[in-house]
Order: sequence, then C-alpha cells, then structure tokens
Amino acid sequence: MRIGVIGGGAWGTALAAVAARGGQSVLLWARESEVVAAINAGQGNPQFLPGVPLPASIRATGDLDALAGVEAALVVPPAQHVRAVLSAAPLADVPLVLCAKGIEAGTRLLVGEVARQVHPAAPSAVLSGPTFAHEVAKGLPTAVTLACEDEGLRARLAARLAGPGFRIYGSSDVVGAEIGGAVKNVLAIACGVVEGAGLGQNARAALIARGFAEMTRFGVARGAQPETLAGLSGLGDLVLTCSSTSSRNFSLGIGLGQGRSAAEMLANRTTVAEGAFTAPVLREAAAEAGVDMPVTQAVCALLEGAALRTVVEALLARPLREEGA
Ligand SMILES: NC(=O)C1=CN([C@@H]2O[C@H](COP(=O)(O)OP(=O)(O)OC[C@H]3O[C@@H](n4cnc5c(N)ncnc54)[C@H](O)[C@@H]3O)[C@@H](O)[C@H]2O)C=CC1
Ligand SMILES: O=C(CO)COP(=O)(O)O
Repeated sequence: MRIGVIGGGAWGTALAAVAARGGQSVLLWARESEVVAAINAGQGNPQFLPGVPLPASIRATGDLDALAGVEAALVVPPAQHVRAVLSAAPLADVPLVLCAKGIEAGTRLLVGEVARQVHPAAPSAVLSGPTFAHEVAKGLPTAVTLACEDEGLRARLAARLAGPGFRIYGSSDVVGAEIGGAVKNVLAIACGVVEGAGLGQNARAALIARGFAEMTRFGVARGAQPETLAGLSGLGDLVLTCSSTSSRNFSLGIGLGQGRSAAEMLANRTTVAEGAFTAPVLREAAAEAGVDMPVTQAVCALLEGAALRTVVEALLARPLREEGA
C-alpha cells in the first residue's frame, strides 16, 4: 500500500517507520526542508526524533501535491494546524487516519470532525493510545486503538500498520478515541504541576483518578463509550503521560509547578505541548455541554498566570461530593 504521512514531527516520523517496517511504501510530508533533506539522505530526523535510525525506504517531500495517489494518509500535524494542512492536500477521497490529539480552537471540533469538514468524501479513522514516539520508532512494544466506523476499512488499515511491536486494537468509537487523547494532554499538565510543586505521589494518583472521572463525564456527554475512555486511548494514555518526563505536557506542568510562566515556556518552542492549546477550548466545550471539569479549569488558570497556591487551594476547597457523582 502507498501510505502518505502528513507531518514530520516526532510522531509522524515514528509512524512512517512503523508503516515502512510493515512493508508499505511511505511518502512523508514535512514542513521543514531540513527534515525532508535529512530523511532523504538517510540521516533520520535529527530535529524532531534525534538518535533514532529510520528505515531507508521512507521518502520525504516538502510538496503536499506529491501525496496525490496515496491509498491512505496518516494525518499528524499538531491539532491546531490540521485544517490548514489538510485543506492544501490532494486527499479528497483518500482514507485519512487522524493521529493528532487535540480540539480545534474557535470551532471546538475534534480533529476527525475537522477532517470531515475539509474532505467530506474521505473516509476517516483515528489512531490513538499510549505511544511515546521515540519508543515506537525504536520498535519497543506498543498497543494502540484504531477507531473507525467502517469495519472493513478498519481491518484493512490495521493489517497494513500492525506489527510485532505495534499491536492494534479495533474500535468503532471514533469520538471516544479522540476525546481520550485530547483530554489526557490537559490532565498530564496538571500531574506535571503536582510533580514540579512537590505536592506528592498521593496527589498525583488522586489527579489521575479524578481527571479520568472528568474525562469520562465530558466524553459521555459528547457521545463516547465509557469502555473506550477506560481503554488504551483514554486511561492508558493518561497513565503514560501523567507519569513520565518524556511527556511534553507533563514537563510543561513541571515548569508551571516550579513557578515558571507558561508564556515564557511556550515562546519559541519547536515541539508541541497540545494540552496548552486544548485546555481553554476544552473549558469552553465543557461549559457548553454543562460538564464540570475542575482539573481542566485549574490548568487553564495556571496557564493564564494564576498563582499556584490559589489554584490548588480552590481545587481542594470545593464542596465534598460522592465519588461516583
Ligand atoms: N510525540 C509523540 O510522542 C506523540 C505525539 N502525538 C500527537 O501528534 C501530533 C504531532 O506531534 P509531534 O509529531 O510530536 O510534533 P513535534 O512536537 O515533534 O513537532 C512539531 C510539529 O509541528 C509542526 N508544525 C509547527 N508549526 C506548524 C504549522 N504552522 N503548520 C503545520 N505544522 C506545523 C512541525 O512541522 C512539526 O512537525 C500532536 O497532536 C501530538 O499530540 C501523538 C502520539 C505521540
Ligand atoms: O501523546 C503522547 C503519548 O501517547 C505524547 O505525549 P506528549 O505530547 O505529552 O509528549
């Protein structure tokens, strides 16, 4: 199968390696000419995935038109750029596998919803789960959710992308798979704050559990299945990114917890911490859906510069409630 990968960041590059190792013919579009040149010269992707050799068969291009004729495309730019990049890509009826994790600012649409607006005739699927790119690129064992309403397409895509180190579980719950990945980034920032501020392991476990409760409330309100949220793309990814400095979102939270400002940390960075962009949109979407998301609100307040102590005190001073409510 000829597979296009849109986005030459860490995750697009790792997925290109997965597909190439599975015997697919892979063309990767990257925005940065240095990335295109390095991959085509057999030097890997030192900018976004340093130190990881890539299969020599991967070809890279800086020209979106070169993707014409691919049989499926993995869509991996940061969530806020998916609309612009997809709009310029010749993929009107090509199956699209959405791999970015976030909610679009302004529209409050999930990435899959954006793709369906841009290319209404293109079938779509969502690939999500606990997947640090550098581990996947090295072939370390990883399991993901591939969600697609069309069972036949889901099976065809899974057969092309799965491998011994990349185990794919199918689902028809596209919205659930997307919401888990988008919300966990915000919660990972919160867990990083706990780490950076030295608030302890108990607090982190509490945040993971209560964060999962608010992810589930929001997801169910948006039509997700609770089992999907409790699976790889929800709880699985939440646990991964709430417990490792390999997570950009967790690391951003550590900085906030140490008293650094979000503006300072986000300025001029070339890698993406999606949670910083998703948090304010998620707060709006939750308000619209009438869903209480106190951890998300706390993360928004910290990103907006509120004092850590005030935010933590407000979170802990909320009225006592039933756990299942
Ligand atoms: N890195 C990881 O381990 C994983 C990342 N993801 C998701 O994949 C998506 C992409 O993240 P990464 O590959 O990690 O990115 P990255 O942080 O490695 O690199 C940044 C990417 O943003 C792109 N970019 C910057 N400005 C842009 C613009 N104006 N238009 C289009 N693209 C622009 C760059 O070209 C580059 O590809 C995100 O939604 C992320 O949450 C999902 C699973 C794992
Ligand atoms: O989504 C990821 C792992 O599943 C990557 O997390 P970060 O974007 O926080 O690094």
